[in-house]
Amino acid sequence: MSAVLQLSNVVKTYGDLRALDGIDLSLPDDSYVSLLGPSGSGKTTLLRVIAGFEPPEGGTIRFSGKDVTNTPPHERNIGFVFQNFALFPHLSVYDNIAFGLVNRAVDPVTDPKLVDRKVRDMISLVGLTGLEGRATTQISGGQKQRVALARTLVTEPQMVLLDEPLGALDANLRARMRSELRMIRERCGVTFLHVTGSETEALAMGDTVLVLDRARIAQQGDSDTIYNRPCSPAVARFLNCYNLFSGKMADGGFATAQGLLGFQGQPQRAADPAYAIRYDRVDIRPAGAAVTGDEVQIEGTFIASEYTGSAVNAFFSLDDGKVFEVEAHLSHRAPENHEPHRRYALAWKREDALVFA
Ligand SMILES: Nc1ncnc2c1ncn2[C@@H]1O[C@H](COP(=O)(O)OP(=O)(O)OP(=O)(O)O)[C@@H](O)[C@H]1O
Repeated sequence: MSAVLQLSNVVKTYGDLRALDGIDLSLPDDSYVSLLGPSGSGKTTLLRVIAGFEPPEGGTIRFSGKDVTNTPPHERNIGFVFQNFALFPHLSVYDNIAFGLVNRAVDPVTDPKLVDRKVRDMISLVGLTGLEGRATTQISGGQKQRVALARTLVTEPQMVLLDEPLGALDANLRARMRSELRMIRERCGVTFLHVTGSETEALAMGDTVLVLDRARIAQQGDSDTIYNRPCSPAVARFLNCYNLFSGKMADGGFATAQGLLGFQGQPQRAADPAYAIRYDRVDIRPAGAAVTGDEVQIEGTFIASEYTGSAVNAFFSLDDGKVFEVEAHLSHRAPENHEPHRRYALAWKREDALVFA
């Protein structure tokens, strides 16, 4: 697949702060890319630099093979969808969508018939047929999201940047709009770069997931790779599905406050050593239960559990006060009741552990 966007060593500073610290990335054409990162990691800054709203202090940005580092935003042919939608409240759905087409700086469409055809095609593509005449103050959050997207897509950008596009929607609608956005993107065939602070959203939506950590790209890969093989403790922590133990490599395992924890294979290289085990790889057993040679076992005191519909998340307190989480998928096993304040054995297979050293 060819690359639509390539950044090499892009640096953006605000005073003494490096908001982007040498970003290298290459995004495939015709794909959905999620950009995930903790608050303040530089996600919005990266979008703004790609769009051309902020000039970088260093590095180059190539778009469709062309150097656009110093090209003004309206000449880049990159669309931007803002979190708050930024619709014109005094214009109808139809006129909001037509606005960008008629008023764009480069190559505005002036033939009313052509405008009408393009706007109506777009209204149908995003599923707004019937609402053309409504004011944007008289439609729902999900419909506003579609108007914002349609207004960008109608200008036929080669790529669309979306800054937390689902952030203003309630949880139910957000889940529904995930698949809608993916479908709309597939129909128009351009690359979407979607910023989110939610790991579940990033993994569910992205063909490619980029993880930004402290102004740098920490990892780029498909969802499966990011989820199952995070390349650093920081990425694993941010995915919110791994228990992490700090410690160091020792004879026969990884030494932690919980004792020596076994693992298989070679550790991954990382600046901050850690041992990671996924929440859903752990088995809860009675305290003192027997372990096999290929398992690791520690003990903890049950605190509480949380029912999420498809899974139960159980929380245990370890002897050093650390909270350890176990996720039991209800499609795999029936829900179990655990007794508060009681000790349990927490066991997992050595081969399921990830070690960074
Ligand atoms: N205009 C600005 N002037 C000064 N500092 C800024 C400016 N914009 C962003 N920053 C700083 O740059 C860093 C990255 O900010 P950015 O908004 O890109 O992060 P983010 O990952 O999008 O965060 P969030 O998820 O909270 O929106 C932060 O430390 C922020 O305070």
